[in-house]
Amino acid sequence: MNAFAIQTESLTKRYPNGRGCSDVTITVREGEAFGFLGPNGAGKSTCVKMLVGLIFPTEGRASLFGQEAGTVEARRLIGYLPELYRYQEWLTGDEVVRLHAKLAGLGREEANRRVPELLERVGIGLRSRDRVKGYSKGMQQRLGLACALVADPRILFLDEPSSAMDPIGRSEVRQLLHELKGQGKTIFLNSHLMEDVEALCDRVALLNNGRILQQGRVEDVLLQRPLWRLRIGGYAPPLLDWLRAETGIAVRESEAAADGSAVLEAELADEEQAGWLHSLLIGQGATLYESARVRTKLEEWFVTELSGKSHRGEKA
Ligand SMILES: Nc1ncnc2c1ncn2[C@@H]1O[C@H](COP(=O)(O)OP(=O)(O)OP(=O)(O)O)[C@@H](O)[C@H]1O
Repeated sequence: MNAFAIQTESLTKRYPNGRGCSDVTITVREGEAFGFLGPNGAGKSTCVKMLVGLIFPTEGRASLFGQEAGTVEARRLIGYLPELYRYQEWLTGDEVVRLHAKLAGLGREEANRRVPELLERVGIGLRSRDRVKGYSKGMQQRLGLACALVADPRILFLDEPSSAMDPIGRSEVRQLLHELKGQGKTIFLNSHLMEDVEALCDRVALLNNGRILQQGRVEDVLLQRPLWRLRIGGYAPPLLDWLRAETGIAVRESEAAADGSAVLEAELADEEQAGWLHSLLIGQGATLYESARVRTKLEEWFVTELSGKSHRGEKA
């Protein structure tokens, strides 16, 4: 089957209050980790709920490996950790995961093997016989991860999977997600933790006011700013004035040391222009130690893309 793991076409949900999301078109390939980003109220959870079949689109369509989202066939392919999880307080952690195993159609033998293994893997093995009532929020989120993974799904939808966890828990979840990706799982991740998204995801989409503002490969997004950093020797400030006058390129001194070494930052259109700048510098007697395009942080990209734009999180 060469269908995309996830495919949506103009996916739209309009709640009676007029909010929701509009015209969301994305594709996610099998084995990819896709970061679905946006400020509070952007429409991320609404889209995920349509993909997992909890709510239905007003317009547009979504499919998982070619199966229409919401159908039994599509649901069989997925594991889902919702943003607002709540498990039966009167059951033990072990019983909750077994219940999910049963609902997913796992046999007793398979559940006997898989459930304890998973509870251990998400870090609540020692507390698995305790009732959920006594679990902290972080432990309940770990339990939710075990439930999402119990049927060994091909696609994982994770809505803020470590939002309730302490830094140790977050790092454990990060490691778990990397392992799952290594096993070929497709991961659809809603998260406000940009560092985690940057480390895990192949591609991202940025949603605002229910619409996709931008999407693309993380690498491309991080290299969007046309900024280059050059470390050179044999530098003196008049060189900068000469460069500006000669080329019209916006270039500035970022660091300069008494030994004549310096770091310059230049806004360049492309690699060709970088090559030209290198040769000019060398022609002026400078030594070029290093030159590289500046990689933005995903968080910086997120903030820059949304700056000056209104978003629903600003309103009550
Ligand atoms: N059941 C609902 N009925 C009416 N409006 C809703 C409903 N669920 C969400 N909304 C509204 O739809 C918009 C999108 O909400 P959604 O929960 O999808 O955003 P989100 O991007 O997941 O936000 P967050 O990052 O805060 O979780 C918001 O304006 C929200 O208030």
